[in-house]
Amino acid sequence: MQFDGLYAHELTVSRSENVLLEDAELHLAPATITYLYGENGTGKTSLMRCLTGLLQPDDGKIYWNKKPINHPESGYFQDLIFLAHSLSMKNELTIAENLTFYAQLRCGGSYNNKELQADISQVLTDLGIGGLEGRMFAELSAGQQHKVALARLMLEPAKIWILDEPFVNLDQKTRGWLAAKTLEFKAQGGVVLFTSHHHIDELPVDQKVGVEHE
Ligand SMILES: Nc1ncnc2c1ncn2[C@@H]1O[C@H](COP(=O)(O)OP(=O)(O)OP(=O)(O)O)[C@@H](O)[C@H]1O
Repeated sequence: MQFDGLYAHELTVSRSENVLLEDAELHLAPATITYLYGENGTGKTSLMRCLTGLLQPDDGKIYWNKKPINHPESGYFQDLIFLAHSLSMKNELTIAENLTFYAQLRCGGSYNNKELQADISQVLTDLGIGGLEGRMFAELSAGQQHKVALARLMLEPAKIWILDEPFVNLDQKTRGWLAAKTLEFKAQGGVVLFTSHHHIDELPVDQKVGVEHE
């Protein structure tokens, strides 16, 4: 297809016989930030699950840099970081172990472990949770857990971030940090899609996409 970045063409998505999207078009161009909004239950998460390959749409195609996302040469799943609402962290691992697991997985194990541990400590310090590397994930507060998930964005190379409510549970300082890092990622050519139930003052967006009930 003719677009760089992520392009969903004639996408139809339904759940429990409710049609959430019908023949929808969505283009997330390189170096852009898209805000996905809509009331509870309208289908934001379902759309994100389609865009991350977790949910098969009823119809339509999704392309990454002109290749279907499932095409072996698209490189999509190597380029993508998806931060789901569930955070996808293991309760029985420490913070450092969780972050090490994801970073090494993405880099095929090639991240120098000493450097990685130093980078993890630096990001956690930047996020105001320095020194908690050895704590079990399950022992953290909701906000601290959320910050650990955000740390992945700084530790793993990627070209597209799909973020489900990334600003929820965050203090003002961390909201500012995340907005600044998102703008830096965009400046490097990154593609960003995020959801939020509230307008985020700190983050200017290039595109707003509403998912609404008819
Ligand atoms: N696993 C599922 N099986 C069946 N129906 C589902 C499933 N997940 C979601 N739905 C239904 O699909 C619709 C859209 O849900 P979805 O989670 O995509 O909405 P959302 O816009 O992300 O909502 P919220 O803002 O509350 O997170 C809802 O009516 C929901 O009940």
